[in-house]
Parts: sequence; C-alpha cells; structure tokens
Amino acid sequence: MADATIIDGKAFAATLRERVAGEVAALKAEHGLTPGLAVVLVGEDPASQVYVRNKGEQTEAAGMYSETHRLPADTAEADLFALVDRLNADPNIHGILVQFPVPAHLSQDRIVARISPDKDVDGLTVLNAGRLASGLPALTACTPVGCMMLIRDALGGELRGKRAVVIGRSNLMGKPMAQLLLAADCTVTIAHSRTVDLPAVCREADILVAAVGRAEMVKGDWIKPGAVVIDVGITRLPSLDPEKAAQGKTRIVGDVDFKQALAAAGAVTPVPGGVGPMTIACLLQNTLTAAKRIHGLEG
Ligand SMILES: Nc1nc(=O)c2c([nH]1)NC[C@@H]1CN(c3ccc(C(=O)N[C@@H](CCC(=O)O)C(=O)O)cc3)C=[N+]21
Repeated sequence: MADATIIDGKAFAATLRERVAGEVAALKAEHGLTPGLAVVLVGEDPASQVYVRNKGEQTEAAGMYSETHRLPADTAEADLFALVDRLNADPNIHGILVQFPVPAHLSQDRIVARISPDKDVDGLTVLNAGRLASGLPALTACTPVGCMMLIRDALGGELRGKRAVVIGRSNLMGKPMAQLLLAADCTVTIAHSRTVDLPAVCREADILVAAVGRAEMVKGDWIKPGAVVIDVGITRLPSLDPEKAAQGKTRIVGDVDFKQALAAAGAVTPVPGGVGPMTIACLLQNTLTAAKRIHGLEG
C-alpha cells in the first residue's frame, strides 16, 4: 500500500493561530477587551520549561496578554493557592493553566479544584468535565480539541459510525478525547495499561489515538490498513548517533512507531510537528473563548 499521508499539525496550527489573532484584534477593536492567559509552572522540569516558554511567546504573538509565574519546586500549597486565588480575581486574566506534572507534595486534584471554571482553559475542573460529558458547552482540554480538528480534516468530516480507539485514560487527554469522539458519533473504546490484547483492540480502529507516553509502543501490525493515527506521546530519548548521545543530545519520539505507521495507516501525525503545536493553538482559542464568555459576548 502507498505510504500514509503525514498530517501537518504545524501548518494547521499556524492557520488556527492566525484565525485566533484576527478574532483577538476584532475583540480589542470592538469591545476594548484583550484576552489574558496566566501560566503557572512549579519547579524546573526542563520539558515543561520549553512548553511554558512557547506558550508565552505564542500568546503574545496572537495579540493576547501573557503572564508566566515560575514558582520554586518546594512551593507550599497555601502559596500556590494564594496565587490561583489572585488570578481567579484578576480582571486582566481569562485563562489559567497550571502546568502538570507538579512536584509530588502538591495535589493536582486540589489545584484544579481551586481554579475558577470560567478560567479553566485546560477543561479539567469537575464543572467543565461534566459539561463536556453532558453535551453542554464547556472549556475543553486543548490537546483533544486539537486532535479532533486533525481527525476531521483527515477524514473530510465523515466521523459518524467510525470505530475510534483511544489508548490512555487521563483526565487531560484520554477521557475528554473519548467524549469528543463520542459526540461526533464514533463508536469509542478507551484502552489502557490493563487492556487485554491491546494490539487486537487497536486493529479495530478506524481512528487510533495514542496518548500513553510509552515510546514507539504502537506497531505497524496494530494499525488497521488505512486508519487515521494520531500520536499524542512525546518522549525524549538519547540521540541515535552515539557521539551526539554522549554529548547529551536527544531526539523526540511519540507513542507510535512512525516508520511502521507510515506503511500501514491512511494518515498519521508526526512527532514533533503533529499534535503538539495544535495544543498551544487550541490553548489560545480557549483563552479567547473564556474571555468572550466572561464578558457575555458568547453563549
Ligand atoms: N495543565 C497542563 N496542560 C497542558 O496542556 C500540558 C501540561 N499541563 N503539561 C505538559 C503537557 C505537554 N504539552 C505540550 C504542549 C505543546 C507541545 C508542543 O508544542 N510540541 C512541539 C515541540 C516539541 C518539542 O520540541 O519539545 C511539537 O510536538 O512539535 C508539546 C506538549 C502541554 N501539556
């Protein structure tokens, strides 16, 4: 079979960011309103540093207000909560994202519960997760929203009745991904580390979304010929060149064995340049949506 189409998430995200920037300009001109995003990073995880920097730069490039709060790894819960409370009350801030993972002494659940659902651009609060599951308008996790856009594009909008398998069941990715696919009339399976015969389950999928964080786990013979394969994983491995590896150089791989997927799938996202850039573009979109809703400019 011919090689799969490589889905260009980077280009798609650039177009989406331009659209958001246009809407931000209109919102400023018509209502004097500038959407604002606050990103909070606790500790110094190097991968997180990169994402947080990208988020800040792209927020500003879209004409939005951006604030980044870097807190030490040993920050007490009370101090983090005081910051979240301040951001909840700040009229210049419409979106709040606390980057995960946080150091082990902090509870992700308690942090999420502290964020105002109106500003919850990760869609993690119980209110937004429940609204999504109930088919109501909700702020929805950025990565699944970005994946849906790529899936719709790859399939020309025809999702109805398709079999979708999501590997991974996190609140930030797997669960909201499954809800979005269900809302698009797919028949959805959520698979995970305890799933029996995962390859056989995956082979049923017209749409396969891998979000487990295990490097190159999904092999070519797990993929139904012609399927759309969306790779959400990002793992840094030592460079293949031993000399570069010795210098600490790394390469990034996804949850899918890309070479094998190319020969089996109908379309596949690369890593990097696939889902990752969509995540940030959708974060900008969510911040815009939150700003409009807070100001009663959208349902
Ligand atoms: N509360 C919370 N919300 C998140 O949405 C969240 C989070 N915590 N913690 C970390 C993960 C990871 N994440 C990424 C965002 C952009 C890229 C991205 O832009 N990737 C590029 C560059 C990859 C690279 O060079 O590292 C690409 O795939 O092409 C990747 C990963 C958001 N996350």
